[in-house]
Amino acid sequence: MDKLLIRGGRRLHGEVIISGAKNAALPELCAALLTAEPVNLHNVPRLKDVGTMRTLLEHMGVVTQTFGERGGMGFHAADPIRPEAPYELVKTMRASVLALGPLLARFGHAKVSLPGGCAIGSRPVDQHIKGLTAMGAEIVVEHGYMVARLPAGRTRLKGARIATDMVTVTGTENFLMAACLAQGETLLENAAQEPEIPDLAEMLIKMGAKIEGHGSSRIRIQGVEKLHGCTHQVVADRIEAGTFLCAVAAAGGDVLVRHARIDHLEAVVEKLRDAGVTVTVEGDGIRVRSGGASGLKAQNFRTTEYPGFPTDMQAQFMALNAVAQGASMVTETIFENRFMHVDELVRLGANIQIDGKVALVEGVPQLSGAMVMATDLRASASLVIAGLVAQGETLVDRIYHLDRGYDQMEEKLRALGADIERVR
Ligand SMILES: CC(=O)N[C@H]1[C@@H](OP(=O)(O)OP(=O)(O)OC[C@H]2O[C@@H](n3ccc(=O)[nH]c3=O)[C@H](O)[C@@H]2O)O[C@H](CO)[C@@H](O)[C@@H]1O
Ligand SMILES: C=C(OP(=O)(O)O)C(=O)O
Repeated sequence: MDKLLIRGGRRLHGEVIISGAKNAALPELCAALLTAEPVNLHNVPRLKDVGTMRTLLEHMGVVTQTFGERGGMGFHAADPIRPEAPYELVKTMRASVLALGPLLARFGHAKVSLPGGCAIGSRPVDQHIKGLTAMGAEIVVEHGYMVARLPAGRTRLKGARIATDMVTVTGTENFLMAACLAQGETLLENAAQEPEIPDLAEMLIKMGAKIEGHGSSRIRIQGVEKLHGCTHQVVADRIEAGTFLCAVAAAGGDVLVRHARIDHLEAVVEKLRDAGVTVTVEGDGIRVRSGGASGLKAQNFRTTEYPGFPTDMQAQFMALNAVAQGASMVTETIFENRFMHVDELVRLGANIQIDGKVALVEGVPQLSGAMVMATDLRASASLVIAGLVAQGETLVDRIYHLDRGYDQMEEKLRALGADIERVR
């Protein structure tokens, strides 16, 4: 099993190019199921999750190809398509649930495995089922699968008003895709506003969908009978960008994070600036300058839905707080069990205590390298950041979690001057 070996203490300098967003690419791959015409995506990140989604689509009968050097991927979901997502593929990636809406909307039936538990919390799909049921689907859970179909005599979903109990990102995406082919108007209230959603909506509009209000909490969709093919560029990954901002802030240095969009990272950038990091917009990205964590002031923050502080940046910013000056309070409000990185940071010498949804972090002047284990995607990134500042060698095990969602992270860090290598 691959591990990352990091020798801490190097500052980071130079430029890094941010890849396309995992959380935009995954729904956008599923959107290709909505049409029998070819769909071409650019800037698709090279990630394990993208590979898994591609395999899932191929399992259904979608013809896929890669092209060019800048993440070009083509998808052709011409009939016949088998509208099924088996457990073996779904179990490693929750985003497979995003196949449900498009399959149901285009074929009138679908069978998608329930995603199962996950290291960061239980992650139910009740809202997905509730919303699609409101659009006229009949969904039963049988043998671990969501089996969905339209009632006899119906060939299309029907528009509906859907107000979810909480803001759900993939839920909003599933309803958005399904509503494009439904009969009549769908109104999504309490919709998620994460930048990946307007990016998906822009792609759907290129396919002929009629959508208004994307990027706000109220999205209105007029269903159309058919969608056509399109070419679309996946938006830059704000979480990958935020991870590099935190890495430079902690390790110290001066890096231009290219393709990063500051308007997608306002909550994180505000905290970095309050901590004492210099963050400016430059050219096609964000420049970050830091004298290293010891000169920074730890920050309290609380994760919330976009545009609030993203839960997907909580672990990485906590690594920074662990070596900054002073005490801080980190509150996780989105997922019930997203502090798995804390024990591992403590193994590196961090002083952190958990009290329910809150982690109390007391900054320490120095971490010391150790063997640590990654437990989920962002926990892995947090341990890498901690390894960059720790004294001596840090060996991060189970980095298959990191490979799910970061495109060549160690190569990118090495190009910035980090001493990091992949070992068996
Ligand atoms: C592939 C993808 O885009 N993943 C992102 C997406 O996950 P995902 O879309 O799975 O997360 P949600 O926004 O749906 O989850 C938000 C909260 O709602 C709860 N919930 C959600 C749906 C449901 O049917 N029932 C329910 O109870 C969840 O357990 C969680 O507590 O948004 C999360 C929150 O920004 C991010 O951390 C993930 O990186
Ligand atoms: C939790 C995440 O992803 P997923 O929803 O794919 O598990 C993440 O990207 O941090």
